Amino acid sequence: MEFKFSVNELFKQPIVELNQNLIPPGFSGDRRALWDTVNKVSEVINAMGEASAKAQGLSKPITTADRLRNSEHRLYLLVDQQANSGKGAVTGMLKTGSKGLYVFDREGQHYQVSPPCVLDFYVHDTRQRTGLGKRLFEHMLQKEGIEPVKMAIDRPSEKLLGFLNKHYGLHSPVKQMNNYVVYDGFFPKASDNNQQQEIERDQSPSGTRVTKKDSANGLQSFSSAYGRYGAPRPPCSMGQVLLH
Ligand SMILES: CC(=O)SCCNC(=O)CCNC(=O)[C@H](O)C(C)(C)COP(=O)(O)OP(=O)(O)OC[C@H]1O[C@@H](n2cnc3c(N)ncnc32)[C@H](O)[C@@H]1OP(=O)(O)O
Repeated sequence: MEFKFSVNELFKQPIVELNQNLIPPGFSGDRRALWDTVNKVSEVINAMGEASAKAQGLSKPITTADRLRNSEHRLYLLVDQQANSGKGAVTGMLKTGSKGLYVFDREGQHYQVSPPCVLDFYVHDTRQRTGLGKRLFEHMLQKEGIEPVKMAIDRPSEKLLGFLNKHYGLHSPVKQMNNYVVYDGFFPKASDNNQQQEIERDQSPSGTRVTKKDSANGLQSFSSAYGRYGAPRPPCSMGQVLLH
Protein backbone atom coordinates (compact mmCIF):
# COMPACT_ATOMS: atom_id res chain seq x y z
CA MET A 1 0.00 0.00 0.00
CA GLU A 2 1.41 3.33 -1.07
CA PHE A 3 1.04 6.68 0.63
CA LYS A 4 1.62 10.22 -0.57
CA PHE A 5 4.46 10.62 1.94
CA SER A 6 7.65 8.57 2.03
CA VAL A 7 7.10 5.35 3.96
CA ASN A 8 10.88 4.86 4.03
CA GLU A 9 11.37 8.11 5.93
CA LEU A 10 8.79 7.02 8.47
CA PHE A 11 9.89 3.42 8.91
CA LYS A 12 13.63 2.83 8.82
CA GLN A 13 13.56 -0.99 8.86
CA PRO A 14 11.81 -3.56 6.64
CA ILE A 15 9.75 -4.72 9.65
CA VAL A 16 8.76 -2.23 12.34
CA GLU A 17 7.04 -2.87 15.64
CA LEU A 18 4.58 -0.32 17.00
CA ASN A 19 2.83 -0.08 20.32
CA GLN A 20 0.40 2.30 21.97
CA ASN A 21 2.67 5.34 21.62
CA LEU A 22 2.58 4.99 17.79
CA ILE A 23 6.21 6.14 17.57
CA PRO A 24 8.23 4.13 15.07
CA PRO A 25 11.60 2.76 16.17
CA GLY A 26 14.47 5.11 15.35
CA PHE A 27 12.37 8.27 15.50
CA SER A 28 14.25 11.44 16.34
CA GLY A 29 13.04 15.01 16.11
CA ASP A 30 11.29 17.81 17.91
CA ARG A 31 7.67 18.04 19.03
CA ARG A 32 6.43 19.13 15.66
CA ALA A 33 8.20 16.23 13.94
CA LEU A 34 6.72 13.86 16.50
CA TRP A 35 3.20 15.15 15.83
CA ASP A 36 3.73 14.79 12.07
CA THR A 37 5.14 11.28 12.47
CA VAL A 38 2.32 10.05 14.70
CA ASN A 39 -0.24 11.44 12.22
CA LYS A 40 1.39 9.58 9.35
CA VAL A 41 1.70 6.37 11.38
CA SER A 42 -2.00 6.68 12.24
CA GLU A 43 -2.85 7.06 8.56
CA VAL A 44 -0.88 3.91 7.73
CA ILE A 45 -2.49 1.89 10.54
CA ASN A 46 -6.01 3.03 9.63
CA ALA A 47 -5.52 2.27 5.94
CA MET A 48 -4.05 -1.18 6.62
CA GLY A 49 -6.75 -1.93 9.20
CA GLU A 50 -9.41 -0.98 6.70
CA ALA A 51 -7.89 -3.13 3.96
CA SER A 52 -7.60 -6.07 6.35
CA ALA A 53 -11.25 -5.77 7.38
CA LYS A 54 -12.30 -5.64 3.73
CA ALA A 55 -10.21 -8.72 2.90
CA GLN A 56 -11.85 -10.59 5.79
CA GLY A 57 -15.36 -9.40 4.97
CA LEU A 58 -15.71 -7.55 8.29
CA SER A 59 -18.11 -4.65 8.62
CA LYS A 60 -15.54 -2.48 10.41
CA PRO A 61 -11.81 -2.60 11.07
CA ILE A 62 -10.48 -4.33 14.15
CA THR A 63 -7.23 -2.43 13.85
CA THR A 64 -7.21 1.36 14.03
CA ALA A 65 -4.71 3.85 15.41
CA ASP A 66 -7.12 4.76 18.21
CA ARG A 67 -7.57 1.15 19.23
CA LEU A 68 -3.84 0.54 19.26
CA ARG A 69 -3.32 3.64 21.37
CA ASN A 70 -5.76 2.28 23.94
CA SER A 71 -4.35 -1.23 24.15
CA GLU A 72 -1.25 -3.16 25.01
CA HIS A 73 -1.21 -4.79 21.59
CA ARG A 74 1.81 -4.94 19.33
CA LEU A 75 1.56 -4.14 15.64
CA TYR A 76 4.18 -5.32 13.16
CA LEU A 77 4.30 -3.63 9.77
CA LEU A 78 6.12 -5.05 6.77
CA VAL A 79 7.69 -2.50 4.44
CA ASP A 80 8.85 -2.94 0.86
CA GLN A 81 11.59 -0.32 0.74
CA GLN A 82 12.07 -0.57 -3.04
CA ALA A 83 8.44 0.07 -3.97
CA ASN A 84 6.83 3.34 -5.12
CA SER A 85 9.95 4.75 -6.80
CA GLY A 86 12.01 4.46 -3.63
CA LYS A 87 9.38 5.99 -1.30
CA GLY A 88 8.48 2.52 -0.02
CA ALA A 89 5.14 0.79 0.53
CA VAL A 90 3.55 -1.07 3.43
CA THR A 91 2.83 -4.64 2.39
CA GLY A 92 1.75 -6.41 5.57
CA MET A 93 0.38 -6.01 9.07
CA LEU A 94 0.23 -8.37 12.04
CA LYS A 95 -1.31 -7.52 15.40
CA THR A 96 -0.75 -9.57 18.54
CA GLY A 97 -1.66 -9.25 22.21
CA SER A 98 -2.79 -11.21 25.24
CA LYS A 99 -6.45 -11.85 25.91
CA GLY A 100 -8.19 -13.38 28.90
CA LEU A 101 -10.06 -16.41 27.56
CA TYR A 102 -11.81 -19.59 28.59
CA VAL A 103 -10.81 -22.40 26.24
CA PHE A 104 -11.88 -26.03 26.03
CA ASP A 105 -9.69 -28.94 25.03
CA ARG A 106 -11.09 -31.90 23.09
CA GLU A 107 -12.04 -33.69 26.29
CA GLY A 108 -14.15 -30.76 27.41
CA GLN A 109 -11.78 -29.65 30.17
CA HIS A 110 -11.77 -25.90 30.31
CA TYR A 111 -8.90 -23.58 31.04
CA GLN A 112 -8.74 -19.97 32.08
CA VAL A 113 -5.84 -18.52 30.12
CA SER A 114 -4.24 -15.28 28.96
CA PRO A 115 -2.33 -16.51 25.93
CA PRO A 116 -0.59 -14.44 23.28
CA CYS A 117 -3.07 -14.14 20.42
CA VAL A 118 -2.98 -13.47 16.70
CA LEU A 119 -5.54 -10.68 16.46
CA ASP A 120 -5.27 -9.30 12.93
CA PHE A 121 -3.05 -10.43 10.07
CA TYR A 122 -3.04 -9.05 6.57
CA VAL A 123 -0.80 -9.04 3.53
CA HIS A 124 -1.68 -6.64 0.74
CA ASP A 125 -3.99 -8.23 -1.82
CA THR A 126 -1.45 -7.88 -4.63
CA ARG A 127 1.32 -9.57 -2.61
CA GLN A 128 -0.38 -12.57 -1.01
CA ARG A 129 1.04 -16.06 -1.49
CA THR A 130 4.55 -14.77 -2.14
CA GLY A 131 5.99 -15.60 1.28
CA LEU A 132 5.56 -12.16 2.87
CA GLY A 133 3.11 -13.44 5.47
CA LYS A 134 5.60 -16.11 6.56
CA ARG A 135 8.35 -13.52 6.82
CA LEU A 136 6.25 -11.25 9.01
CA PHE A 137 4.93 -14.08 11.17
CA GLU A 138 8.43 -15.52 11.71
CA HIS A 139 9.67 -12.10 12.80
CA MET A 140 6.85 -11.86 15.34
CA LEU A 141 7.52 -15.37 16.69
CA GLN A 142 11.17 -14.54 17.19
CA LYS A 143 10.47 -11.18 18.85
CA GLU A 144 7.84 -12.62 21.15
CA GLY A 145 9.74 -15.86 21.80
CA ILE A 146 6.67 -18.00 21.23
CA GLU A 147 5.72 -21.08 19.22
CA PRO A 148 2.68 -20.83 16.92
CA VAL A 149 0.97 -23.73 18.70
CA LYS A 150 0.97 -21.78 21.98
CA MET A 151 -0.99 -18.91 20.46
CA ALA A 152 -4.76 -18.47 20.24
CA ILE A 153 -6.07 -17.19 16.92
CA ASP A 154 -9.01 -14.78 16.80
CA ARG A 155 -11.58 -15.75 14.13
CA PRO A 156 -9.07 -17.18 11.66
CA SER A 157 -9.98 -17.00 7.99
CA GLU A 158 -9.62 -20.05 5.74
CA LYS A 159 -6.49 -18.42 4.33
CA LEU A 160 -4.93 -18.13 7.77
CA LEU A 161 -5.86 -21.72 8.67
CA GLY A 162 -4.19 -22.79 5.41
CA PHE A 163 -1.17 -20.64 6.23
CA LEU A 164 -0.74 -22.19 9.70
CA ASN A 165 -1.15 -25.66 8.27
CA LYS A 166 1.33 -25.12 5.47
CA HIS A 167 4.09 -23.36 7.40
CA TYR A 168 3.71 -24.78 10.90
CA GLY A 169 1.98 -28.14 10.35
CA LEU A 170 -1.00 -27.03 12.48
CA HIS A 171 -4.15 -28.93 11.61
CA SER A 172 -7.47 -29.96 13.17
CA PRO A 173 -8.10 -26.68 14.98
CA VAL A 174 -10.00 -26.84 18.26
CA LYS A 175 -12.68 -24.23 17.63
CA GLN A 176 -13.91 -22.32 20.64
CA MET A 177 -17.30 -20.74 21.29
CA ASN A 178 -15.66 -17.33 21.63
CA ASN A 179 -14.53 -17.68 17.96
CA TYR A 180 -10.91 -18.23 18.89
CA VAL A 181 -9.08 -21.27 17.61
CA VAL A 182 -6.30 -23.19 19.32
CA TYR A 183 -4.44 -26.37 18.42
CA ASP A 184 -3.83 -29.54 20.41
CA GLY A 185 -0.33 -28.55 21.52
CA PHE A 186 -1.78 -25.44 23.16
CA PHE A 187 -2.91 -27.47 26.16
CA PRO A 188 -0.54 -29.07 28.65
CA LYS A 189 0.10 -32.76 27.96
CA ALA A 190 -1.13 -35.37 30.43
CA SER A 191 2.45 -35.70 31.72
CA ASP A 192 2.57 -31.93 32.29
CA ASN A 193 -0.73 -32.19 34.11
CA ASN A 194 0.82 -34.65 36.53
CA GLN A 195 3.47 -32.09 37.32
CA GLN A 196 0.95 -29.34 37.89
CA GLN A 197 0.98 -28.01 41.35
CA GLU A 198 -2.33 -28.63 43.03
CA ILE A 199 -3.08 -25.46 44.92
CA GLU A 200 -6.58 -25.93 46.08
CA ARG A 201 -8.81 -28.86 46.82
CA ASP A 202 -12.25 -28.55 48.33
CA GLN A 203 -15.79 -29.89 48.24
CA SER A 204 -18.46 -28.63 45.84
CA PRO A 205 -22.02 -28.16 47.18
CA SER A 206 -23.00 -31.54 45.67
CA GLY A 207 -20.16 -33.31 47.39
CA THR A 208 -18.26 -33.71 44.10
CA ARG A 209 -14.59 -33.09 44.51
CA VAL A 210 -13.39 -30.14 42.43
CA THR A 211 -9.74 -29.32 41.96
CA LYS A 212 -8.11 -26.14 40.82
CA LYS A 213 -4.58 -26.31 39.49
CA ASP A 214 -1.92 -23.93 38.21
CA SER A 215 0.50 -25.07 35.53
CA ALA A 216 3.98 -23.85 34.80
CA ASN A 217 2.99 -22.16 31.51
CA GLY A 218 0.26 -20.05 33.04
CA LEU A 219 -2.67 -22.23 32.04
CA GLN A 220 -5.09 -22.53 34.87
CA SER A 221 -7.38 -25.51 34.57
CA PHE A 222 -10.59 -26.27 36.35
CA SER A 223 -11.56 -29.90 36.26
CA SER A 224 -13.94 -32.25 37.87
CA ALA A 225 -13.90 -35.99 37.47
CA TYR A 226 -17.38 -37.06 38.38
CA GLY A 227 -21.08 -36.71 37.57
CA ARG A 228 -22.53 -33.84 35.66
CA TYR A 229 -19.64 -31.67 36.80
CA GLY A 230 -17.43 -33.91 34.68
CA ALA A 231 -19.33 -33.23 31.44
CA PRO A 232 -18.18 -30.54 29.03
CA ARG A 233 -20.17 -27.37 29.46
CA PRO A 234 -19.85 -23.78 28.29
CA PRO A 235 -18.30 -21.18 30.56
CA CYS A 236 -20.81 -18.88 32.17
CA SER A 237 -21.51 -15.87 30.01
CA MET A 238 -20.92 -13.48 32.92
CA GLY A 239 -17.43 -14.95 33.27
CA GLN A 240 -16.82 -14.28 29.61
CA VAL A 241 -18.05 -10.73 29.90
CA LEU A 242 -15.75 -10.14 32.84
CA LEU A 243 -12.79 -11.50 30.93
CA HIS A 244 -13.25 -9.29 27.86
C1 LIG B 1 -6.64 -13.57 13.11
C2 LIG B 1 -6.80 -13.08 11.71
O1 LIG B 1 -6.23 -12.10 11.38
S1 LIG B 1 -7.75 -13.94 10.62
C3 LIG B 1 -7.56 -13.11 9.06
C4 LIG B 1 -6.33 -13.46 8.30
N1 LIG B 1 -6.21 -12.56 7.16
C5 LIG B 1 -6.88 -12.71 6.00
O2 LIG B 1 -7.57 -13.68 5.74
C6 LIG B 1 -6.73 -11.57 5.03
C7 LIG B 1 -6.41 -12.05 3.62
N2 LIG B 1 -5.25 -12.93 3.60
C8 LIG B 1 -4.01 -12.49 3.82
O3 LIG B 1 -3.80 -11.33 4.14
C9 LIG B 1 -2.85 -13.47 3.66
O4 LIG B 1 -3.24 -14.47 2.77
C10 LIG B 1 -2.37 -14.13 4.96
C11 LIG B 1 -1.96 -13.04 5.96
C12 LIG B 1 -3.46 -15.00 5.60
C13 LIG B 1 -1.14 -15.00 4.66
O5 LIG B 1 -0.14 -14.20 4.07
P1 LIG B 1 0.58 -14.65 2.70
O6 LIG B 1 1.64 -13.65 2.42
O7 LIG B 1 -0.45 -14.86 1.66
O8 LIG B 1 1.23 -16.03 3.15
P2 LIG B 1 2.50 -16.80 2.57
O9 LIG B 1 2.74 -16.40 1.15
O10 LIG B 1 3.62 -16.66 3.53
O11 LIG B 1 1.96 -18.29 2.65
C14 LIG B 1 1.08 -18.74 1.65
C15 LIG B 1 0.14 -19.77 2.23
O12 LIG B 1 -0.92 -19.15 3.01
C16 LIG B 1 -2.18 -19.77 2.66
N3 LIG B 1 -2.95 -18.87 1.78
C17 LIG B 1 -2.63 -17.62 1.44
N4 LIG B 1 -3.56 -17.12 0.58
C18 LIG B 1 -4.45 -18.07 0.38
C19 LIG B 1 -5.64 -18.16 -0.41
N5 LIG B 1 -6.07 -17.16 -1.19
N6 LIG B 1 -6.35 -19.30 -0.37
C20 LIG B 1 -5.94 -20.34 0.39
N7 LIG B 1 -4.81 -20.32 1.15
C21 LIG B 1 -4.09 -19.20 1.14
C22 LIG B 1 -1.80 -21.00 1.85
O13 LIG B 1 -1.48 -22.04 2.74
C23 LIG B 1 -0.55 -20.52 1.14
O14 LIG B 1 0.26 -21.57 0.63
P3 LIG B 1 0.04 -22.00 -0.93
O15 LIG B 1 0.12 -20.76 -1.74
O16 LIG B 1 1.17 -22.96 -1.17
O17 LIG B 1 -1.32 -22.63 -0.99
